[in-house]
Amino acid sequence: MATSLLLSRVSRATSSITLRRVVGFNSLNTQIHGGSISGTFFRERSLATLAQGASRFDEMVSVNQRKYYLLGGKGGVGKTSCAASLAVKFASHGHPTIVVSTDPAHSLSDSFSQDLSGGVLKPVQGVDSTLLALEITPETMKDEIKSQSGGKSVKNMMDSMGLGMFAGELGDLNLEDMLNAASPGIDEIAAISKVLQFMESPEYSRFTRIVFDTAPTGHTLRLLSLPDFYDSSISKITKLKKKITAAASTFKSMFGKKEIQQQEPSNELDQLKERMEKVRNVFRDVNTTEFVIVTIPTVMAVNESSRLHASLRKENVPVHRLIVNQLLPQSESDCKFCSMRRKEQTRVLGLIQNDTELSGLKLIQSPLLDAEIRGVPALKFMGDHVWR
Ligand SMILES: Nc1ncnc2c1ncn2[C@@H]1O[C@H](COP(=O)(O)OP(=O)(O)OP(=O)(O)O)[C@@H](O)[C@H]1O
Repeated sequence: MATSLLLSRVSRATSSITLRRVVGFNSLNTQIHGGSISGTFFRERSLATLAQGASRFDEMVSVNQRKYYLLGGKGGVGKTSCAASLAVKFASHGHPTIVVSTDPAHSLSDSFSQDLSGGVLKPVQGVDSTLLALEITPETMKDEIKSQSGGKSVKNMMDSMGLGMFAGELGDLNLEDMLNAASPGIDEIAAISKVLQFMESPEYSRFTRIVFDTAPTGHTLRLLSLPDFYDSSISKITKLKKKITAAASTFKSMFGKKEIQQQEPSNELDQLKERMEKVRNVFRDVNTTEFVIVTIPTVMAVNESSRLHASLRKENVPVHRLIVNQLLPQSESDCKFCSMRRKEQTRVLGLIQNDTELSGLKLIQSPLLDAEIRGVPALKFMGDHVWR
């Protein structure tokens, strides 16, 4: 306890100085302040123990058809920085690109250092090619639903879906009240409805890369399993509706009334089911989607990444790449703190190489830079070292 306290005090006192000295090399600061960059630095000084990990960006960029990239992992590991830098890189390689944040605690605006809030697509300034950004907000989606529903009540909506028989149970519940209630999963529903728009609306068809900056692990797994949940719920409703119709028919024929025609499930339900299947399938298709796991070299982050990969594998979501972000670069004049951190990182990299979930993934090394990654130049700088 005393040792760790001391260590944390020492590290706090020295980290800002020594990290800057060891990690600095004037790299990102130099880039931002207009100086020249030693382009060979990261390649030459990457951790000796790591297999040279290029992302094979050539493979990621070569396909002309639309591809979805989801970047996810534990909170704070660098998901937004990696997603934003990937989007900038795709755009500058000629792919009209959209970068979308599905994290309720958005940080795209901070990452690009410009206002991308408001729940609508906004062009990213400072990029020569087409790059739009969107921070999804449930509020905007609620407004969209309200305007589309034209003020219908829940009863009217259920009637139009062929579910009027249940509507009585719901009384005169108002759609607005329901949408205004803090419903669990509303962020994920907003994200899915946006994905559907990107897939179906002609105005988005020219975008060939869609990059998702996802929320920390739990949220994202919920997002990926939600279409399945809806799919099975719709099936249950359809079955229930058939059963009720059959029971009512038997009941009526017992009393000599004309038999009720077995109704087919309503069109709206079928359509909803189809659309959910579409989202579900696109996230599981190796030709259209890739989930890139982002982690940092700590045991806790790696353990979470391993569990995330297991869940994604179970869901059949394609994963090929793992970014290990914030790696301390090698240095000749190492202080004690840095050399201890580096030893620890090397040990954790060994854990990744021996982890049954993670060892098969393409490992991408991303160095700890000497400044916060904010703004397009910084994202380009990061992208040139991560996505190569
Ligand atoms: N390789 C790096 N070198 C230096 N700073 C970094 C690096 N990667 C990320 N950062 C910084 O770490 C902070 C967190 O990064 P980022 O917002 O990308 O993480 P996140 O995983 O998206 O976080 P959250 O889960 O909170 O959304 C930011 O200040 C970012 O600039």
